[in-house]
Amino acid sequence: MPKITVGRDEEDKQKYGLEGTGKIGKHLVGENEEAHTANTVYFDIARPHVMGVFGKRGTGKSYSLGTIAEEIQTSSVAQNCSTVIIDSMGIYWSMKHPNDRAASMLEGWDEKPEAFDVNVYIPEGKVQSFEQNEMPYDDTFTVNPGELTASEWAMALNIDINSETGILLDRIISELSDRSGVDYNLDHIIKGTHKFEFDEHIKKNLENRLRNAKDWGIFGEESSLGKFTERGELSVIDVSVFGEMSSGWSIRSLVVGLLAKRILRQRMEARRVEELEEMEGISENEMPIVWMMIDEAHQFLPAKGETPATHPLLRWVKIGREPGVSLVLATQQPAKLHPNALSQCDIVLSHRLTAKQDIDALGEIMQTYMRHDIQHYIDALPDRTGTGLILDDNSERIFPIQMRPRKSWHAGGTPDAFTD
Ligand SMILES: Nc1ncnc2c1ncn2[C@@H]1O[C@H](COP(=O)(O)OP(=O)(O)OP(=O)(O)O)[C@@H](O)[C@H]1O
Repeated sequence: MPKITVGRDEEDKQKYGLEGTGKIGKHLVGENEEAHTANTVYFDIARPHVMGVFGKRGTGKSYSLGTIAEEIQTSSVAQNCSTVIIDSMGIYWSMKHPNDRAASMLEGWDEKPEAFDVNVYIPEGKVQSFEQNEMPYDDTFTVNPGELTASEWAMALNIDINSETGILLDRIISELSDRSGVDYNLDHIIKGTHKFEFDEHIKKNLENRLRNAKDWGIFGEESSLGKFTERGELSVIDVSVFGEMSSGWSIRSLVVGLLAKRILRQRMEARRVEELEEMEGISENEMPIVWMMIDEAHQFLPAKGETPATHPLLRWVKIGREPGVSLVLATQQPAKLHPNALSQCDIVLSHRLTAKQDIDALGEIMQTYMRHDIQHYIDALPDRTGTGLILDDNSERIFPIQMRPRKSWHAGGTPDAFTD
């Protein structure tokens, strides 16, 4: 049977065949309940991509993110990749367990339930909360306050950078970074509020906000974000603990923004060395290609407004190909995702969507080569869990597919009120 590989150009298909690909699902042939599974659909893992994973509530986005991560981990290029999942719901720790309940389903795919070697990281200051609630984790992370710009602080603290409070903040950060580079902590910033001539209530306002930021539990003397880019590793950054806080999404965005900046910088430096080595005939990855997967992506990279993750993620989207970073953005509402990210997706996996603005947003991505209205493709999908459409910019084709079942346990399942 001819192989379907999305996200890979003809040259790589000829040269590498299925090496460095993952099995994402099976092609669905026929419409609605008549549809049956045919050829396996593979996706390219070896090159950088921007991938969109869409679908309304409960259609399988988080499940599919897990499947994609599993495929990266088991691919022939796994040792040259590093995967980071930003886990806003606290559900990916369960990948450590095999998906025994899907054993018979997996048999039909020549697969078996499998546990994955996942490292779950939580904010250092939230250890107590995780332990009290018996939530599993492996290690902690911190970020260095000195790596944040004044405007990132302003976004995270919900301050208008042009307001009096914003101006005070800007002065403090400029003074500290002129004096100490990135080597200063949150207490230094708090002390700085008293160093400048501003109204007392402005100073107090900023001081209170900064003191609240201490409770976020993410700041340390040094950033430990570098440890997420180890070869062959699957890291889960559990930021679910900020769920109840009013500034929860700003804090998560701050972590993602800093991480995205750091990884891009590291990869750009590594790429320079790799290029020099390539010139000398040495072909070795200095640092793995990084795949970052983000659920609820519209919260980090919204169509309207800005978060501390907006610029760093847009840089990944715009220039990530050259240094070698891949982004997987999952959202219920593609219309709410930043249009620059949406238009740069070269692979889209879309489960069922119903809201008109979301269907229109999807339709706009690859409208040039669609034979039918996107609605037609969605309507033709069988009403089964795990079905969706793959839009492939490389081959300029659309494939209805059935996603493959998870090998590892999915903790995000829909609960029910039945007693059996
Ligand atoms: N390919 C699949 N095969 C079998 N079951 C699946 C598949 N995809 C999803 N499911 C099941 O469908 C349910 C919903 O999936 P999931 O939690 O991924 O939805 P979601 O789109 O992320 O939802 P939300 O937007 O509410 O977070 C889960 O119970 C999951 O086990």
